[in-house]
Amino acid sequence: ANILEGKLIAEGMRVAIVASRFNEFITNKLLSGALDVLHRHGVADGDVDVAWVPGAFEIPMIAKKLAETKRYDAVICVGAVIRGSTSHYDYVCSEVSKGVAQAGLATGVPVIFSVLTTENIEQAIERAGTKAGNKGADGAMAAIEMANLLQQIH
Ligand SMILES: O=c1[nH]c(NC[C@H](O)[C@H](O)[C@H](O)CO)c([N+](=O)[O-])c(=O)[nH]1
Repeated sequence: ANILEGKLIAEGMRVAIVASRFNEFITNKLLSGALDVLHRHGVADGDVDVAWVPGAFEIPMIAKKLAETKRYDAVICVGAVIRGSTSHYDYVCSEVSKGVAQAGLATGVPVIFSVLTTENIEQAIERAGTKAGNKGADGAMAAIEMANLLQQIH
């Protein structure tokens, strides 16, 4: 069978990252994790655009707008929704995840979901560059793989 799978080759890729400012202590770590992976896989610094939004709820709109420009091979969304401080946690989480998925499907551009949805700050810290890794870095890897896979399909 012919196997189609993305290689982790990122030279020449253009990437947008949408980062939410709410819980910036966490989201900044996710952003730097993503930037580190992109740069170490050969993405030029000038080929990465970072858009800041107020909170995770605003991520989908900007992610879709950036994807619609067709200027990027992938859009990575980083944020942190923490139940401890969110009365409407479930609503924010479901709207953000649905919105990010829709942005990708509507545009055909990989829109990567690296938004932490955790019960508490400790869990968020674990996933932002400590013992559970860095979800921003993981998202950058997924972005590289998806962009490369799509190049094989188009
Ligand atoms: O990104 C987040 N936004 C949060 N709220 C703001 C929301 O994303 C919007 O910015 C706001 O509702 C204005 O639209 C959060 N809490 O409410 O706790 C949160 O934990 N994370």
